[in-house]
Amino acid sequence: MADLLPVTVITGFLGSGKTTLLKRILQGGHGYRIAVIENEFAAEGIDQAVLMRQGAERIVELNNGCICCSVHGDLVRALVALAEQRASGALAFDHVLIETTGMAAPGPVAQTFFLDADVARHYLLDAVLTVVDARHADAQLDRHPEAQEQIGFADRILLSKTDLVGKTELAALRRRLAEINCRAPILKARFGNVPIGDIMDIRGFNLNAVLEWTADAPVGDARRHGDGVASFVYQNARPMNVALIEAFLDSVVQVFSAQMLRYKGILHVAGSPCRAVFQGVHMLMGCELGAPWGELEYRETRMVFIGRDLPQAMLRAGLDRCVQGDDAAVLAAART
Ligand SMILES: Nc1nc2c(ncn2[C@@H]2O[C@H](COP(=O)(O)OP(=O)(O)OP(=O)(O)O)[C@@H](O)[C@H]2O)c(=O)[nH]1
Repeated sequence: MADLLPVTVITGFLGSGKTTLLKRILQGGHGYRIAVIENEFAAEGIDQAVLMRQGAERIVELNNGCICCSVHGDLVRALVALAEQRASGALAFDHVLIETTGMAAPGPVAQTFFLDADVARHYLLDAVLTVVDARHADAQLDRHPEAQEQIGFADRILLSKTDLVGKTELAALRRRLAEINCRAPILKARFGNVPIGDIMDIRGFNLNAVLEWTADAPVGDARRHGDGVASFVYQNARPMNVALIEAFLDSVVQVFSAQMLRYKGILHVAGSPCRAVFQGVHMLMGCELGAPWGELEYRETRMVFIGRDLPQAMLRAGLDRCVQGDDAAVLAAART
């Protein structure tokens, strides 16, 4: 585990400022040695020489399609080849940045790090960073489900072009983004300018990552601007039965996994001195023991669900039935 190489995925709609952010990170002076995988639709690609001059250890371009679909195999091969070159001493890097196309769905890219054994042997998905064009995001979100999913998937939302909008417009956009994804901090990134510590080594997919949501977020309510992708928080102070939760969520993902972008939780498990922590990406779910509760700490289960047209009422009702002592009810619910 300690030897796994962290990978940061930079996503965001067309023209949002992904390459600008990438260049800014490469210029860094932060000590990271970075290999870059660039995915462009067309063969025009980016200026490799410029990025190399700016400090990239290696640039791999995947230009014949989108890594979430048509060139997914190329992504796997590129990652494995980079790891081999590093192992042989031909390359020296300690972090990989992947820039997706503006239309990419981050889900399949993220799943690669859990599902592909060759990739999982070498790499750890650190975080998905989603760049959002503050000037054009509203229109993009209205028209493009891809833009909503990119935000739903984010561990950090980075606002570019804040110099082009007023305070009121920016505040409204922040609220909309927080409704789509109440878990990801929203940071300003004018021309890619964001503190490196806020975006690298976040461990957003780590089971033990701190569970937090933004202050703007409507906790427990997925009010919408008509966005299909939204998030909600589930909280319950009664001790839960973890086996029932697993059985319930297993049954839910059988039907809704395509809609469930990311979900994450800390569970207050009956009789356990420790938190249980779990998270999922579409159909992939993991759960393990977390840190012990403090003696006087308030114990409660908190879960965040982010997805498209989530069956919120059903999820809430099902989870309510997973409290300790309600086995028969929830197993019946899981079967229906
Ligand atoms: N005013 C302003 N312009 C920005 C900012 N960030 C990026 N831009 C500009 O936005 C344009 C698009 O930026 P890119 O970094 O190429 O965007 P991208 O997401 O990589 O674009 P695609 O790969 O085509 O999807 C460029 O002209 C940038 O200079 C910002 O914070 N403010």
